[in-house]
Parts: sequence; C-alpha cells; structure tokens
Amino acid sequence: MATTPTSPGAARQVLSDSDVARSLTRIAHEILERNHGSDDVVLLGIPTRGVPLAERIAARMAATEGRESLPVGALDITMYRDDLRGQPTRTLGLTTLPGAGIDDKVVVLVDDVLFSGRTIRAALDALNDLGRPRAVQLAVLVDRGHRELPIRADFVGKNLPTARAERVRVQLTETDDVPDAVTIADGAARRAGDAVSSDGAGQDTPGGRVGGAAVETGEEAQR
Ligand SMILES: O=P(O)(O)OC[C@H]1O[C@H](OP(=O)(O)OP(=O)(O)O)[C@H](O)[C@@H]1O
Ligand SMILES: O=c1cc[nH]c(=O)[nH]1
Repeated sequence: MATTPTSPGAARQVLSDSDVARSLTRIAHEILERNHGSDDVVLLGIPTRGVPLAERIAARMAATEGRESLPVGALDITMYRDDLRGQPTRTLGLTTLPGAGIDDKVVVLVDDVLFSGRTIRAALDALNDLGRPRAVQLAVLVDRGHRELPIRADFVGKNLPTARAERVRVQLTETDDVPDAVTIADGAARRAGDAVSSDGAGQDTPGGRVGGAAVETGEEAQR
C-alpha cells in the first residue's frame, strides 16, 4: 500500500488492515519454511501488541499445517528493561507459557515494532530465566531501523525507513478497538538534520514469579 501523504506533524498511515493481514500471513509461512514445519515451535508475544500478533500468526501457521492450535504465550519484559530506574512505575504484564514450556523448543518472539532493540534484549534476558530454548527467532510487524544493539529480526512484515524522532504507532482490533493500522507521526518531535535510518529498513521482505513478573504455565496457554 502507498504511504498516504498528510500535512506536516500529522500521522500518516503506512499499513492498512489488509496490509497487516497479508504481512502476518507471509510471516507465518516464512516461520514454517525456516523451521521445516511447526514441530517444536513456540510463539511468545511481547506485550502489549506482540501478544495478539503472536496469536494471529500461530492461528495462520496452525491452519496451514492442518493443526488445531500451536503453542503460543506471552513474555513480559518489564522487569528486564534497562531504563527501569528512570521509569520506576511501569505496570507489570503477564508472562504465560504453553504447558510444554520452552526447553529445547524453537521460540519465536513476536513484537509489533523493532526500534532500538532494547525490548528484545530484555526479552532474551527474560527467556534466560525461564528455560533454555534450542533456538530463538524474532518476528516483528515493523522494523523501523535505528538499532542501538546488535539485534536483527528473522521475519519482518514491513521495513520502514524513519527518522529517529518519528513515532511508529501500531493499532490492532484486539488492543485498540479500531481496525488494524500502522501510522507514522512526524514533524513535531523531529530534529533538524535527523537522518533517515540506513540500516536495512525500507524494503518489504518476503502461576509463579520470575524476575518480579507473574508467570503462568499450563495447557490453557495453548491457543
Ligand atoms: O526496540 P525498542 O526501542 O525497544 O522499541 C520497540 C518496543 O517499543 C514498543 O513498546 P512500548 O515499550 O512502547 O510498550 P507497548 O508495547 O506496551 O506499547 C513496541 O511495542 C516494542 O515493544
Ligand atoms: O516508533 C516507535 C518506537 C518504539 N516503539 C514503538 O512502538 N514505536
């Protein structure tokens, strides 16, 4: 879909609901191809919007494989953030692991936006406290560049070239009660001379406590 031009400072839509649907379908197929099927694959969404995205991708993978469901859960990274000291009042999210756990599984982390990479760094630390996956892969709906850590996504819905000060906003029916959309807000916060990212963005590519966060395990976490 073409980017919708708007006045400076306004948000412009870069992905519509059908674009989001197509991207998730492609990611589902790419995960299956990379892993030669869905055996041992566990999807963990990172709250907030990574969770419904993981559920949607898992549903697509299951449908393709003729399975009823695939193991899917949520991984809260709040207590593993590296900026907790500056923002001590963050609300804890829920970590829900499928019944079979993550040991020796291929864990696919799912998030809506990949930016600095710090959320994913925190997710890897959170995973480390929960088990030892055979491999960890990363799927994101949008990679907007500007990485601050050596982290890259294995599966990308859309690479978006952005200026650092811009803000990519993902809205989903499950979390925002509006049709799916991805927008970029520009203008107001953008600094003069801020370069557009050049790190690969811009191309479409085919119940306990751990670390302070609540953890749930069990079959009910399988969807
Ligand atoms: O690569 P990074 O620089 O870490 O940025 C990406 C993260 O930022 C957003 O989460 P946010 O912390 O805004 O929380 P939310 O998902 O609850 O909106 C987004 O959902 C990613 O998880
Ligand atoms: O633009 C951004 C940066 C981080 N997280 C988002 O959701 N959007």
